[in-house]
Amino acid sequence: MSTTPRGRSSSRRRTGCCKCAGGGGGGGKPSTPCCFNPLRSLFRCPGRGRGRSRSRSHSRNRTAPSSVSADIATEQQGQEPSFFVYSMGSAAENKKKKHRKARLPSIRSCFRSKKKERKASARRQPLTPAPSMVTHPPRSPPAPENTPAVASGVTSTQPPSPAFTETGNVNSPATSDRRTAPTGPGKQPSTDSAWAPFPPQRQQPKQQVDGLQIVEVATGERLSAHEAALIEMVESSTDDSAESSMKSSLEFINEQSPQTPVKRMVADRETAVVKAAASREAPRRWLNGNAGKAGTGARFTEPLVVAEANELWAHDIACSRAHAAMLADTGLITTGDRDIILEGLDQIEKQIQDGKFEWRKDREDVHMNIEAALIEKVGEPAKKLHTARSRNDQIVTDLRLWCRDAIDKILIRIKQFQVSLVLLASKYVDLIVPGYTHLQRAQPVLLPHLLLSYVEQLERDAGRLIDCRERVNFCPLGACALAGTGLPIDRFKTAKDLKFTAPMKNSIDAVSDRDFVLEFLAANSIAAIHLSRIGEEWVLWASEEFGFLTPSDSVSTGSSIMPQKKNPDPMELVRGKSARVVGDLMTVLVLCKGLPQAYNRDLQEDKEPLFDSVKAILGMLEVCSEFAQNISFNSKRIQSSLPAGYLDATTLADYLVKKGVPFRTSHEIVGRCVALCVSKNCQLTELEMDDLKAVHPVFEADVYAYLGVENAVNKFISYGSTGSEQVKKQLEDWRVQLGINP
Ligand SMILES: N/C(=N\CCC[C@H](N)C(=O)O)N[C@@H](CC(=O)O)C(=O)O
Repeated sequence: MSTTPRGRSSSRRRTGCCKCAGGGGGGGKPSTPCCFNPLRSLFRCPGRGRGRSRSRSHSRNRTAPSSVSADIATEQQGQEPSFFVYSMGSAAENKKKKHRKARLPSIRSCFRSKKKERKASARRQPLTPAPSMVTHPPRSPPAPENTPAVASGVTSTQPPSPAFTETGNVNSPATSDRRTAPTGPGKQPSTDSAWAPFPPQRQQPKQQVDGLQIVEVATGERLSAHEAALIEMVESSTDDSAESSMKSSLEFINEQSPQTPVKRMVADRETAVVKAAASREAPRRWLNGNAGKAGTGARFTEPLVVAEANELWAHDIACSRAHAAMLADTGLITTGDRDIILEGLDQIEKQIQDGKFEWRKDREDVHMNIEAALIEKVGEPAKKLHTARSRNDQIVTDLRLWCRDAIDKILIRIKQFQVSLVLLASKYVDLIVPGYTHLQRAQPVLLPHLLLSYVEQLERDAGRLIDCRERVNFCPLGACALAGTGLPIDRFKTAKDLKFTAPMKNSIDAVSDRDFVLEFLAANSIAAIHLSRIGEEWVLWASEEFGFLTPSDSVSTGSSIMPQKKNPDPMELVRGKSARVVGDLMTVLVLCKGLPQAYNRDLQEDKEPLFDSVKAILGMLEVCSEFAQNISFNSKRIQSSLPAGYLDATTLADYLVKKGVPFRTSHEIVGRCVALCVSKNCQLTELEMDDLKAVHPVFEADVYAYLGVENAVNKFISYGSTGSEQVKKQLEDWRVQLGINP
């Protein structure tokens, strides 16, 4: 079976069906494509092609003798086959395949087949560059007709591009590099001012418009120049499988919805050709300003500018102040310019505080907004502020400052909750409650002991945040874009002024990593899980079945339909909010996992989960404190429930150990005592001495000092146990530690 360069079988090409898992068309029958969107089916259907080539390579691997015998052995033994064996063919099939030599294709053979393909394609048609890639390669300066007028640095809607001077001339080395054709083996020197990744060869306007039209129509979206270029390139490729799959996707769409504009536009091809050709302007939906102008809606960043600015402006201004001061100290700007900048920053700060600052979406982010506003306010000196600075080091410095503050806020809330718990525990010093394991009654514990267990957990949560804060507190400012600067800046001064421990040592690391965000979110997640567990326990205890605690009306809600109900909503919400805190951590983990070193725009996405996590955890802690201050434990109900479950059985076993009985034996003896109680329907403490002696002669009259939950609790003496002496001591220690006055 021959494979196309994209790894799909030629038979697949003939049918033109998507055979991925989502397609549901097994057995070689034409099926519903899994990818409704032809753009996706063209480029990256998660199931198609890849799945096929995987199963191909699997079947090869699985023909390895050891795997085959494993399969057969499993079948013979009639056991559940392992996951590994499941993906293999039947035993009979495998027997047949056994004769084939199992091996992966060698590197050389890969090259050989590539060579064959190249020969074949040379006979047919050379790979033709997409026209839009020729005229407008990705990352190249836009075509003149699409180039927005370059405004002065003051009013530019984007960071001043290094490609243009204020007079609009192109002078950036990076730009001229891009415009210089790559030279060297196999590379053609460019004669054109716009460098193209492939030398222009032959354009195929008709075919190109077909593909674009199909995709645009099918997705209902206008394609960006880059997407269009990719499609055009595929179209011009000799790999006809791409074309056939696109056509089959189109057929599918036409079959499915004959009344949709898709069909009409496909029929009305000539009109569509004109429309598609006229709509080449890239909407740049990811930029607020340009998206706004194009009228397509700011798809990615619209909500962020203001949200991000609301959180980060104070830190951004603090960084700018420190940076300006350092620039003056090192002689990079004059003290006069510094003072003008600082004055301008004061005014902006006031404006923001008064709610009079306009956050402009077309200025992309908080840094550009503040800098552009500063330039508008104070003019030329403000243009010097970005000396030896980049948004890459700015944003991460802002974020580190933000995290530092956020950690401090969370630490305060943790302490508040701890205080609430200790005060609650102090109200019920002697209240014994059933202790549970597996949610089954286990041993009696003092309620303060249980409440202090939450306090301990919270203390570790705080400790994790404090540890994290230590690592957060290093200053990236001055790392610039990634490489530092050739200007004589003083990073130690800015670090000190911003109360960081020290500047970060490696400029690439400084702008690259968000491990401090991850660590922070991980610490938050653990805290959130703790709070969620408390939430679960209190919700359970508030139920009729337990009836151990009653929340006051102020922290309960009613039901819209059941008049009698009193719901412990706040703690349910705490339990629920923990999901988003953990989700926020997952988001940033996955966000970071594929990033090459230094700044990547993906990192803009770290803010929403970071802010969300902090907002959630602060809210959860606040709600927990409030709930703790507004609940009462139902002592009578709890006490009346204590006889159930033989909570003193383990204490009785300890009594026997004290009498010299090995623990395993005492365990068995107490088991027989409990069985006796069950048969007599009584408590251990209600057994007569004769009953006990009948079970084992070792029992003496002093046994009754161990029976009953009060006695049992008092017998606990180990460090950290639920014994009242221990608990009272711990409670006192916590009161001192948290500064709670007697
Ligand atoms: N675009 C950019 N950084 C944006 C960082 C701020 C962004 N709003 C964020 O939140 O991450 N990096 C440019 C440099 C710059 O604009 O300063 C680059 O490395 O090419």
